Amino acid sequence: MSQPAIELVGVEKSFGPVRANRDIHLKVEKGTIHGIIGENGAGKSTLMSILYGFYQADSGQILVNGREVKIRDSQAAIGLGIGMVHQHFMLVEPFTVLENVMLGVEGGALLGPGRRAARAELRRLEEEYDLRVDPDAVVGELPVGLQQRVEILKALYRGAEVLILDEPTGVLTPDEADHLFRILARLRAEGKTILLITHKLREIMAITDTVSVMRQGEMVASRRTAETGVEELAELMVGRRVLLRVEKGAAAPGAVRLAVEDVGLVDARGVSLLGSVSFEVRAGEIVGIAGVSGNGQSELLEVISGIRSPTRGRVMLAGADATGRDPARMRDSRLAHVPEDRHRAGLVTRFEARENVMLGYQRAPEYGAGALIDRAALLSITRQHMEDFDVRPPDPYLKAANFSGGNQQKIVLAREIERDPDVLLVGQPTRGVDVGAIEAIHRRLIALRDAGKAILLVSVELDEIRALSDRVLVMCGGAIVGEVSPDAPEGEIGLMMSGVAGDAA
Ligand SMILES: Nc1ncnc2c1ncn2[C@@H]1O[C@H](COP(=O)(O)OP(=O)(O)OP(=O)(O)O)[C@@H](O)[C@H]1O
Repeated sequence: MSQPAIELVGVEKSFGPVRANRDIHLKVEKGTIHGIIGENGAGKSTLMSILYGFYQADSGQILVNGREVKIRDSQAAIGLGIGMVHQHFMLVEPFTVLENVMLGVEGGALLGPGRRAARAELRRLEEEYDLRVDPDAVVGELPVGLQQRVEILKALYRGAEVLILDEPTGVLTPDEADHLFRILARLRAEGKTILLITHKLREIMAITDTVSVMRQGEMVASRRTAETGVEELAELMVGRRVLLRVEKGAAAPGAVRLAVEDVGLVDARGVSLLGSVSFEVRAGEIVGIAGVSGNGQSELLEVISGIRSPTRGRVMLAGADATGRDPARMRDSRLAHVPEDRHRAGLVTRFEARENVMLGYQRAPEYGAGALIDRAALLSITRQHMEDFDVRPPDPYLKAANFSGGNQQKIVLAREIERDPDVLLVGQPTRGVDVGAIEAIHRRLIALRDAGKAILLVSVELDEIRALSDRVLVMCGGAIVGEVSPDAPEGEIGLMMSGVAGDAA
């Protein structure tokens, strides 16, 4: 057998007291797709950052094609043929695709003969790997699926033989994700090696050849994908059996807590984002909104939570008209909101965990309600949240940015859920969250339902919608196109989501 594309021997990395990577041994064979899975905070991103030269290992060896190397920065990684597609893209939005691909290569001269040569090379790569994008399109105007393709092209343009993808499907629609997998299969067929970090075990089963499992900084197992299954992988990740679908009893809906009446939203350019949306959520039920992202779900959450005012219609809370109240007043009316995008709307990443726990609730009586914050109270509440939601590490002073993605999500969820709201809006509650934490979050949402809360759930994960909801509303093109039972076949709901079928357009 040829040398592994990448081999790690005894790699260690600590951040202060946190041992993010402990004595890691890993072999990645050439021309394979190798999955890396593990709980939130297990150390996956840290390990990949070491490979990409973003962090330096404290000790251990890295071998590329059998030769020991030092990867001091990302230029060195690129020089060794290692490319990375980041979770949050590193593209220059006002620039075109071609300019982004050329940027930083050979002095970055964007004009002249170099540009013509680059255009020809870009075209060749697009054709070879079926990665089609208009080279003259402005990157900021492309949908995320295409922006991701630009990131991949950029890595290939730099000669990447090994591509690292960190949770690449988190931001993609199911169609875009399928397309990405076809691209990855094509790259493998052409001899490239791919390292894929994902929380979605279904993706691991569908696309990888080998999968390695990390737990608490260690590499605990490697399996040939064909010889394992989701149950075993989930157990290896978490160290215990995991319920991939939490049991829930029948709902006992009570009074209407949230009513959305004929809500419409037209943006400044006159584009209709929501058209005549009406539904109710009762105490003690979870109503799920299924839909391909970008079909009005985000705008609907923004209107109900008070971030945007509707152009038409009313939002009623417990029978009272709450239309147009700002988010602070909505919170005072016992409505809580877990926003879809924790980076943009849920957290201030440069603030510490404890400051984030208070975000939006600074005026709450438990923090002193006056000009001075009761720091001791804030600290003990933060510690409580961290314990209840198993936030790791349970350090109230750590900046939000330094928690792993899943742990950031737990901090936002804890803040909103522990306020004991009557109505809870939850957007993508388990995006980037590991299977063990998904189980915990799902149990918590069901317990809240059973305690009489009215819950509106928006998720692009159809599995999640079906597992949690008592009723499912399907959104397409800014409208509710039908209501189905959560037990309806996936294909039927999928067709409605794509606008092909539906009963009440
Ligand atoms: N720059 C940093 N400073 C301090 N601690 C850090 C830093 N980066 C990562 N950590 C810590 O190192 C550990 C491993 O984090 P890492 O991001 O590698 O986990 P992960 O497996 O990628 O998690 P997730 O699946 O949630 O993205 C975590 O405890 C995290 O809080």
